[in-house]
Amino acid sequence: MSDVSRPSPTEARPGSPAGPRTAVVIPAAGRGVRLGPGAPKALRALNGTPMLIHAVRAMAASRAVSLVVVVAPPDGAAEVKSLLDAHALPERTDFLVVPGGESRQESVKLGLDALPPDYDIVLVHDAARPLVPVDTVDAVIEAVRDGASAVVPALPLADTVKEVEPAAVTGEPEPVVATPQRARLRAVQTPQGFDRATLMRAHETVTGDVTDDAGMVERLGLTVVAVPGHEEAFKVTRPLDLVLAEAVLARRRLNDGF
Ligand SMILES: Nc1ccn([C@@H]2O[C@H](COP(=O)(O)OP(=O)(O)OP(=O)(O)O)[C@@H](O)[C@H]2O)c(=O)n1
Ligand SMILES: C[C@](O)(CO)[C@H](O)COP(=O)(O)O
Repeated sequence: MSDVSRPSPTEARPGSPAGPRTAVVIPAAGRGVRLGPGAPKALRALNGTPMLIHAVRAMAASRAVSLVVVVAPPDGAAEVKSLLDAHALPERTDFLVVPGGESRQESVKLGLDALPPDYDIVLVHDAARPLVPVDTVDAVIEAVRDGASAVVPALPLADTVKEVEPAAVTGEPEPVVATPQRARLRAVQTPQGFDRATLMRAHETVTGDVTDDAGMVERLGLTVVAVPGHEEAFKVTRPLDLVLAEAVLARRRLNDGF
C-alpha cells in the first residue's frame, strides 16, 4: 500500500543485524469500546503522544526490525500516515500503512497481505501494548531466529482463574465448573513472533474464535513456545490501564533523568 516517505522496504538497512529480515504488523484498527467514548484507541494520547506512536517506537527500537506495517482504523489511514510523518522515528526502519478490518484477525491478515516478499520473520504487536520494552521484542525475535515457528511472550498469573458457565445476562451469578492449575497457566502478550510461512498459513486456513495469532498456529497442530514477557507490556484495555500507562511513562522519565 502506501509509503510514508521512506526508502523502499526492500533496500538493505545499514545497522540491521545479519540474518533473516524481520517485519512487524501492528493492528491498530480497533475502536477501544472498553476504554469508553472517544477516538479510536490507538490514536488516543498517552502523555501527549498517540498510543500508536509509542507502540511503533517500541517496535522500531529493536535494531532487528526493518519494516513496520501499521494497520489503521478503516477510515483512518491518512491520519495515521500524517502521525507517522509528524513524529521522530528511527531512520533505519520503513513504514507502511494499510486500512484495517472489522476484527483483529481480519486486520492482521490485511497487514500480512501488504508485506513485501523479503521478510522471513514476522511479529504481530497490538498497538494497545504501547510500552513493551525492547528486550522483550528482541527475545521474541531471537527465539524465532533460533528455530521456533511461533513464539509468545508470557507471564505467570497473579490471580487464581476459574472456568465458569457464562451467564446469559451480565452480572448474574455464574456457576464455577473448574479451577485450572495456576502454575501451568500464562497470560500471553505481544509481540508474538513467527516464521512468515507459518503465520501466513495460519491466517489463510484457520477460522473461528481465536483471540491471538499464536492460537491460530496451535490450531494447525504446530508448536508454540513461550518466552518471558514483561509487566510493562500490558494491554491498555480499560480506563484504569491509561492511568497505569502514564505512571509507567512518568517513572521512565524519572529514571532517564529528565
Ligand atoms: N478490528 C480490529 C480490532 C482490534 N484491532 C487491534 O487489535 C489490538 C488488540 O485489540 P483490543 O485491545 O481488543 O482493541 P479494541 O478492539 O480497540 O478494544 P475493544 O474490544 O475494547 O473495542 C488493538 O491494538 C486493536 O487496535 C484491530 O486492528 N482491528
Ligand atoms: C493478542 C492478545 O493481546 C494476547 O493477549 C489478546 O488476545 C488480544 O485480545 P483482544 O480482546 O483482542 O484485546
